[in-house]
Amino acid sequence: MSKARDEFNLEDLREAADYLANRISSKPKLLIICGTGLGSLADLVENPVSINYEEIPHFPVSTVQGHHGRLVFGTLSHVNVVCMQGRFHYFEGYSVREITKPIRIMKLLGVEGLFITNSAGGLNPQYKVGDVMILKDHFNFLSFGGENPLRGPNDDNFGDRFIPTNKAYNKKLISIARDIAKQVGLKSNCHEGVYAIVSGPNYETVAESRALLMLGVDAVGMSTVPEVIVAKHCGMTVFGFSFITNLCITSYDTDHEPNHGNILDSVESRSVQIQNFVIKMVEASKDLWKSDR
Ligand SMILES: O=P(O)(O)O[C@@H]1C[C@H](O)[C@@H](CO)O1
Ligand code: HPA
Repeated sequence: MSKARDEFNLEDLREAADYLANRISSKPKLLIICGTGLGSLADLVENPVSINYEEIPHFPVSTVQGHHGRLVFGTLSHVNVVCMQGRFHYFEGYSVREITKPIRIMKLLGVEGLFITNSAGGLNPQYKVGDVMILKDHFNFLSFGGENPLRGPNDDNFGDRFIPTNKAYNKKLISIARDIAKQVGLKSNCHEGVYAIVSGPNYETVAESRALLMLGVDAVGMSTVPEVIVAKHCGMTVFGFSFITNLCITSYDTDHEPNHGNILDSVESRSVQIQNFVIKMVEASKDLWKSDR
């Protein structure tokens, strides 16, 4: 009988990590997950080695338009990095455990830091399409329904059973990002806020958007939080940002409806600034990723 996709064990993860280790010359320290439309971040990688997800044992495959489905290993600002060009979402049918499998594989490969990006709908009335929101916190609506990637027997090889998440997003990196946003011309378009994950794939109703806003959510999307939880579980340092691709609809008096095509177009308009932002973030934080801890 074939295994369910989220039935995997440490040996499977090691097999994937060993496969990758044999295909690359230097192991990465920093994992960059490219959100929808942000895959061009991987074009920045120098001396790239690309490996399609299909080639990697036990690795899931991406099914969403705007997500390529490959790892790109190489250097950025002299730091050994790996970009995930394409991530996995709950709405694709993956469990949160399966979504976060790559994080554990990367941990076994020696990764210590995670830069995570996504596209999201803006709720905070001050946000505009094309803005960037640095994540200072998140709201895990999936885990309110019991869907947490750490559910089940704890794997002590990665981390403790009970972990704090009130400091999930590294404060030093947030402070660096504030300055870098100014340097790359994003000052008036850069915010710090709370990201919430919902399951998708439908965009929110008016009532849902209004409720999220009342709960203190600044931007809403369909990803990121499971990966961040598992990254924290296995001791990684995390920095994240959202690209605001659309504004959530909080009024019944509009004909406007969000759609995935517009979302991809809006990312395109800022791709150079976002690329500069990421390059400078890696450069400014490189001492964190150079050690052999
Ligand atoms: O991978 P991210 O979170 O950037 O993707 C979001 C969720 C959906 O794939 C898509 C919705 O338009 O953007
Ligand atoms: O408005 C949105 N809602 C949920 N997820 C999203 N991802 C991009 N935009 C949105």
